[in-house]
Amino acid sequence: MVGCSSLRIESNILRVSQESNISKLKCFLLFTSDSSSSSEAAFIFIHKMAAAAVETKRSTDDNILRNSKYLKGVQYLVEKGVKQIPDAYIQPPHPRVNITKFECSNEVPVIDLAGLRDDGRRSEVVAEIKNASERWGFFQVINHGVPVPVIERMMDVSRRFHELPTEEKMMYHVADPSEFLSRTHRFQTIFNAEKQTVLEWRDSLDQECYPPPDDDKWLKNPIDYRDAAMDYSGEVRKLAKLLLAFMSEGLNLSSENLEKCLGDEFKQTFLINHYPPCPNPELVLGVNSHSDPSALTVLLQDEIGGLQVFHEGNWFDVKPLANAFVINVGDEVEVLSNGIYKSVAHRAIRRIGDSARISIPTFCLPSMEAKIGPIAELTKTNPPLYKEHLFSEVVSHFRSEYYDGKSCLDNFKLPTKT
Ligand SMILES: O=C(O)CCC(=O)C(=O)O
Ligand SMILES: [Fe+2]
Repeated sequence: MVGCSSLRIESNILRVSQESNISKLKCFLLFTSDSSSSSEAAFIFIHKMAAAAVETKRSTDDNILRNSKYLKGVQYLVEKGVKQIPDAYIQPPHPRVNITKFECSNEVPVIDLAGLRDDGRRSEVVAEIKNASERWGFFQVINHGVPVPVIERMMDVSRRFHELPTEEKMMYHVADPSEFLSRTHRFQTIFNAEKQTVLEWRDSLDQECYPPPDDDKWLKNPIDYRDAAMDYSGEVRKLAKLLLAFMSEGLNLSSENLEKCLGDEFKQTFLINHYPPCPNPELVLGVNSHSDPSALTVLLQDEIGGLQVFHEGNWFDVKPLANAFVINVGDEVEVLSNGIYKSVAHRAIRRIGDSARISIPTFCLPSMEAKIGPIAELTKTNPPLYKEHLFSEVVSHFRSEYYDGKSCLDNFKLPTKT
């Protein structure tokens, strides 16, 4: 029976791909993927054929991508009433979400920061953070001290920014990557138009917030954006400092050690990611698998969900918890800790029926001239795993490549003796 059904599928696929009609192939693919009777072999075969056909189409579409008819972003497509996503957004089968597999889980550690004045509680929290940073590279914090009204106001201005007319958001769009660093904020719809072969189903606002830009260098609309973002960033900074201190203590270092390694005063930027509803969520990724090139990331997400973390060979959902922050170890803390704390791959998916989602990751970054390498105390018993580098080198790698699945950290790994 299996052979029979795969033969039937094969001849249909060939017919459809001969016609070179990708839309029909996609519909067929969707239909067959949902069918519980399709064998796994046939399923893989279909995916391979579909990928090959989409790949061929894509290479002819390359110029379209470069000329970027998609520059206005995905919210624009949604407002235009797109019924089926353009091929440029279709992920090849391998990183796509397997809708037949249940990926939900509560297991990403949740750490309660309440009662820290009590010494016993502090050492408990340090141990929990150390454990989560070693095993998962991710955890959530609750009772973190950031006032709820500050969080709510930030979410509110963020939504209102992405609801602005496309023409207005496009005023903040910067096409030339060499200009990125000189801008305090940018509307971003394609991460890397040169290197990226598949687009992500998200629009973002990229905002520098520490050192704080001059008053005239902020968005004027929403009118309360600057105040909300400044308050929010100040609170997140306090939390990030506390977490860096705990992470430092978890490595048996002084509380200030990790933060000091980031330079005089660590830099801070945030993204306001907006993932509109998607007509074919199973074919896209909101954000491709990546690790953050930051020291530490502090992320706020709304109630929709979609963030997933790669852990022990599987993707796990980071379940939205009201007013919690999701914390992840960035690449540079992995280097400083000589690989004890892990900077882990994560991605954002979309699910059927999802409404628009907002996430706001704040990236705590070393200063450009900070020299980042394994901390000396941590290389006494284990040899250094990474070479020392300037943070500016990380920035140029990250900007010039597109790291889907691979890590920017690979550039700095030292060969290990076997
Ligand atoms: O939206 C999310 O939950 C993840 C976003 C993310 O990982 C990023 O922007 O670096
Ligand atoms: Fe990330």
